[in-house]
Amino acid sequence: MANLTREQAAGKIMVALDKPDESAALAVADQLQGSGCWMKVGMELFYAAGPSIVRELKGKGFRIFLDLKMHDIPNTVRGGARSITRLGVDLFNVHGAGGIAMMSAAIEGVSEAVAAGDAERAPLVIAVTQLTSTNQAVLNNEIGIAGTVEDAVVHYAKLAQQAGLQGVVASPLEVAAIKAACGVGFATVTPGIRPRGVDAGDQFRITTPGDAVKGGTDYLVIGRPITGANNPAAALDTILKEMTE
Ligand SMILES: O=c1ccn([C@@H]2O[C@H](COP(=O)(O)O)[C@@H](O)[C@H]2O)c(=O)[nH]1
Repeated sequence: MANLTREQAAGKIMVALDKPDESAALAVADQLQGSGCWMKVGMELFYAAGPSIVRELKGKGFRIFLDLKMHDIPNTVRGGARSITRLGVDLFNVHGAGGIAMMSAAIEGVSEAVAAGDAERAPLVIAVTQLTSTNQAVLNNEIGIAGTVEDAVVHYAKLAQQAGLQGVVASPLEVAAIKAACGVGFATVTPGIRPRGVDAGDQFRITTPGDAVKGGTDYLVIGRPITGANNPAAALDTILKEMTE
């Protein structure tokens, strides 16, 4: 996709607010308030700060991706999905490896919370496929799944679609294959974004923000390149420029 406006580009960015507590998280969020980007609340922050951090960030106008990667028996995931829906997040995820019954249970939990009048609207639900920190050798030799990483990701994406989910988490490198298998309307939420010259850290299947946009991804999940920068607002600004070139 080309010719994004700055506003459109910002609406595609989900900032991974991986911080140890509420004050560290809000110190970054406050610098990005009004930018139009999302906040992704993951395990580190949610386990430390609890549901109130979601309400606080919502109050500042951010859309929220709650990244807890639920992976449990269907009954437990259904209940978890009900609770998350009541919190008012915009998007949350479960793990594709839980299978169709588990993923369907998440959708049921969302519907139950909405039907009970506990939430104004249903959040999007997406599935984690193959972590972007893993590669072909890890998939085949450690996890013991045969085939290519792309095959595994597309397989998880098809299962998620069958279960009624609206998209997946994957590397930007797999977006074309996911869209070919599941249709362009099936959302891709892609971590593994590294501006040129920025350390990959523990990420393996990576691309730059510009290439991720050109590859057709819907959302770019970006953490340390923004939250670890001396000036997070300036780092976001540089990324937005690259996305709109
Ligand atoms: O496959 C996955 C699934 C989730 N993530 C999460 O995205 C961010 C990426 O942060 P960076 O600092 O930009 O690496 C992080 O919160 C992960 O938990 C992922 O990276 N890969």
